[in-house]
Amino acid sequence: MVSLPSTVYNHLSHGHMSADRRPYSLQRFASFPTFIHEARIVASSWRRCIGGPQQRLDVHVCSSFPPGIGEDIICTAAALGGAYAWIRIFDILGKNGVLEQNLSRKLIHVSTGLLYVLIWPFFSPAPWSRYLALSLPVANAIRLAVNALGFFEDEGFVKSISRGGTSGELLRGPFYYALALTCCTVCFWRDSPVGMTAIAIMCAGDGMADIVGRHVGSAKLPYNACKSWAGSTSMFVSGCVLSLSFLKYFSALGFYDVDWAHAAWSILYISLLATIVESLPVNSFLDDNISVPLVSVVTGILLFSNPL
Ligand SMILES: Nc1ccn([C@@H]2O[C@H](COP(=O)(O)OP(=O)(O)OP(=O)(O)O)[C@@H](O)[C@H]2O)c(=O)n1
Ligand SMILES: C/C(=C\CO)CCC[C@H](C)CCC[C@H](C)CCCC(C)C
Repeated sequence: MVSLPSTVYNHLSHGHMSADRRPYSLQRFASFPTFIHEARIVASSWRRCIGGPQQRLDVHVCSSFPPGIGEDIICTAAALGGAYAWIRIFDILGKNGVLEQNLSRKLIHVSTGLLYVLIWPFFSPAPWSRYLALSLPVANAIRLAVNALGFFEDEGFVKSISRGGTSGELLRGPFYYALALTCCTVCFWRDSPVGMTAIAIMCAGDGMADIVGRHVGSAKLPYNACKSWAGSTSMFVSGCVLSLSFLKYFSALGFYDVDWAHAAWSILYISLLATIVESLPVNSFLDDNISVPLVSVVTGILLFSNPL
């Protein structure tokens, strides 16, 4: 786990919240917006349905201990099922001709990482929750490998994820994508903005560059005829917007405090650098799903832990 001296943000350890007398599991939800509050209530009632008798939930809510591993396992299982269903929806849309294959692949690229980070707050504060959460990208990496190596072939899955419809491709871009999510979860989880910023730029930034660039990217970059001003501009803007939204989401939930002026400048720099790296003509030997998160993490570590 990478621990950073923090000036741009302060990680709120649970010890800092001791003035709050509410149950431990609810303290970090001190001032979050109504929609998140409602999501939490929905999640609680859902857990109540699946997790057994009402009494079991009451024990967790009234206890001053972190919620049990059972709740985290249910959360993980629901997310694994959700991830499977999400990709299946794109498969069905592709089969029915509603979505063109490349657009479907890029929408999966944008949405799965985004949804993955959005569900992090549903995991408990227990130390094991990060490892249960990372079972999502790991399970999907295994699914990619199993398909790519020919042990099992899920044609719909291969078609919705790959560029040209061949299973061998799964071990490149999509596999690196799952690997990047895994590394950001292990190293940063929700305790620091570094990992989630890298995920935001890889998912929204790189994904939108392709979607916008392919449709309106006629003006090409002077040093790379495959990339366009429109693609790179949308990568920069969507990377900034999603990173700031993640920071707002996690700070509203009390995971850390943010100095917004520093954070905004840091995100502008990180997003700009990642956009420049993505635009370089190095695609043939360096995949964007490696270079973009890597440069975002390195810059994030430097900027989020030092005043600008
Ligand atoms: N800055 C960018 C990035 C991408 N594109 C557009 O998106 C297409 C795909 O770009 P990219 O994702 O880099 O290509 P691949 O590496 O082939 O695809 P992927 O990484 O998704 O496998 C480019 O041909 C281009 O039309 C663009 O205009 N400007
Ligand atoms: C097409 C992709 C990359 C190419 O640039 C994206 C591949 C996506 C992975 C196979 C699936 C990743 C799933 C997430 C780890 C979990 C999402 C959970 C959420 C609840 C939907």
